[in-house]
Amino acid sequence: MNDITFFQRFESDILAGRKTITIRDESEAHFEPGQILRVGRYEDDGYFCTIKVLSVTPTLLSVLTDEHARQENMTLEVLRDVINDIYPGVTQLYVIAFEVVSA
Ligand SMILES: CC(=O)Nc1cc[nH]c(=O)n1
Repeated sequence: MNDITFFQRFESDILAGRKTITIRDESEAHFEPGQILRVGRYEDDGYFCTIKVLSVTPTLLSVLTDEHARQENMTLEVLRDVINDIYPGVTQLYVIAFEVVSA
């Protein structure tokens, strides 16, 4: 059983350390620093790594920065589009910083 899922298209960036944050809505704001999470693919729930949560920080769609985009390995414009696609109409978001501990 996995604790969190990512779209399959993000798997290689996560495993390579190019994606070090994930931006989620309220439903996934309960994670806490230090937690160890099994990570699966959203599409098939197949396990692909284990991460350690480093921080969980509330933020707003309107204040996402180039630094958030860099940590997601995408441009800020693409990041805003991705978040709008996944969470249409949602403005309150949470930045979960993580590191891969095993794969
Ligand atoms: C499955 C899913 O919601 N995945 C997400 C959502 C937001 N950011 C992200 O990296 N992955």
